[in-house]
Amino acid sequence: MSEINTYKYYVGGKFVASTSGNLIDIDCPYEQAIVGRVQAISKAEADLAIAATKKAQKDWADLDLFKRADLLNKWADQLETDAHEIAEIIMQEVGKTWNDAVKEVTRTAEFIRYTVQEYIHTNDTSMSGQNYPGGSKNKIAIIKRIPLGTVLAISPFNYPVNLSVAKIAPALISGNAVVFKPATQGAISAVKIIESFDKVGFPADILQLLTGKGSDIGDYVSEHEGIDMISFTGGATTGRHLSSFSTMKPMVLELGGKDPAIVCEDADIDKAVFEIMSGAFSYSGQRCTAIKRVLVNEAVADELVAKLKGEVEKLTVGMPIDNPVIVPLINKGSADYVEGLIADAIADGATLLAGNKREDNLIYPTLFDHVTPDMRLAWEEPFGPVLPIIRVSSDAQAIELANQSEYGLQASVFSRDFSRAAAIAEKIEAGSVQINGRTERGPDHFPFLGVKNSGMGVHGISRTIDAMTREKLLIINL
Ligand SMILES: NC(=O)C1=CN([C@@H]2O[C@H](COP(=O)(O)OP(=O)(O)OC[C@H]3O[C@@H](n4cnc5c(N)ncnc54)[C@H](OP(=O)(O)O)[C@@H]3O)[C@@H](O)[C@H]2O)C=CC1
Ligand SMILES: O=C(O)[C@H](O)COP(=O)(O)O
Repeated sequence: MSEINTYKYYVGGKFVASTSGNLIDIDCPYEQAIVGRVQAISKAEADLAIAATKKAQKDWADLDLFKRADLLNKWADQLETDAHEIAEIIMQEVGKTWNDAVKEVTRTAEFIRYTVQEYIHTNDTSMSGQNYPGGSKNKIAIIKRIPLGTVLAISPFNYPVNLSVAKIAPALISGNAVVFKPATQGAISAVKIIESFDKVGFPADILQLLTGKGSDIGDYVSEHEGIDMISFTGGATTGRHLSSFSTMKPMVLELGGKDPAIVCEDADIDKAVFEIMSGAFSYSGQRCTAIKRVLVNEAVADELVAKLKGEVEKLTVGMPIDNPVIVPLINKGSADYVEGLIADAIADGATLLAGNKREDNLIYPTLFDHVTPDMRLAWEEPFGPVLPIIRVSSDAQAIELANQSEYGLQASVFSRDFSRAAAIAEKIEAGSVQINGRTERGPDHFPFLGVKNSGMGVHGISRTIDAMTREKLLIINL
């Protein structure tokens, strides 16, 4: 990382420097180094970029579907060709391990290919008037799905490639144009995937990459009259803020979570321990779907706690290039926040079993037993490697605590009795409940959604296409 590169934003099919002259330094999360600099574009540049998508979108939607499909498939191939170059930047910019960074790029290429196939196999439908009382068989509706126009894709830092393309690919295949506003810490990864995009010959202005801080241009582009739909993934505070002023703009929000793992007394404890460990600690817990609290029946709590403690102590900790489980957090603010949650839990009387050690942004994996509902750690999302265990006396109490959260993304239930697990799952307020498995988003064609402060609307390939298109009826009167 000796020479500091300056990256341009992408508009009109070209990489250009902002006339604002303002650059943003992107600091590496795990060493004292600047990964690169990105453009802080002006509002006037955002205006021009958004306006230019209007004509481009109409031409793009008119293009043969198989030409759109071909370009997207070529982009998938190009991402694989460029995978190591992109992964290098993901690692340096967001501190993901090398192996996970490479996986993120290959997962993204597969995502694009599946999205193309999904759309190709979606057909117009029809309805006949005769199926309604008094209706006529001479009235026939052909129901098409048409693009909404220009989709604003706003992505978070933790999957800077996958969660960006999870918006871009469904938007493009269904005939929309895209304005892509990546997380600032993640913006160089965004530039890299758009470099791959640029190589395969998409028409100009069908995708504009606008870099700049959300606090400077976020509100402006989100309320822009040229934006027809917003697809957002990020924190609940930002998501709620966007939804407060996005009058009559369709919007899908994927937000944070406080996913519980409920462990019943008849659970396979070794299986539960395995799933909880990978669910809670991979990428240092910086996943919206990470397991962020354990609600264990007191009859098996001692056994579960002892086994979890043993596994936490074995977790590998270090720098991303060495592929440990625990890596430094995204920035100092994040590490300070997690450290504060740990300090409060100790002060409030939780039992510290492992961790509570910090070196710069690196927080060692931390495990607490006897966390109680009056502690912040029982409710707040750390986005870091700290796991609270809360002991419960019954399934009913586990359900009650699970549902008292402001969040409702996913939950896991561990029990050998499927009917019992299903009965608990039925009562949990969350988008998905995993039985005997860790909380996770994939496979990427499953619907993915959160309730309460965890989101609005549904993602997952076919659902994202639905959210970015609308029905239009052609009614034939014979
Ligand atoms: N449910 C899900 O699928 C997922 C949820 N998340 C959640 O995201 C959070 C972590 O991601 P993080 O990147 O820190 O989230 P943030 O909410 O801080 O940022 C998300 C995106 O919103 C942008 N943004 C910030 N302010 C505005 C604004 N006023 N208008 C428009 N855009 C804005 C950010 O830009 P900038 O970076 O420039 O500030 C970034 O691109 C966690 O809470 C996590 O749970 C993460 C991944 C998946
Ligand atoms: O941002 C996140 O955390 C992801 O949506 C989670 O994806 P994963 O469960 O596949 O890691």
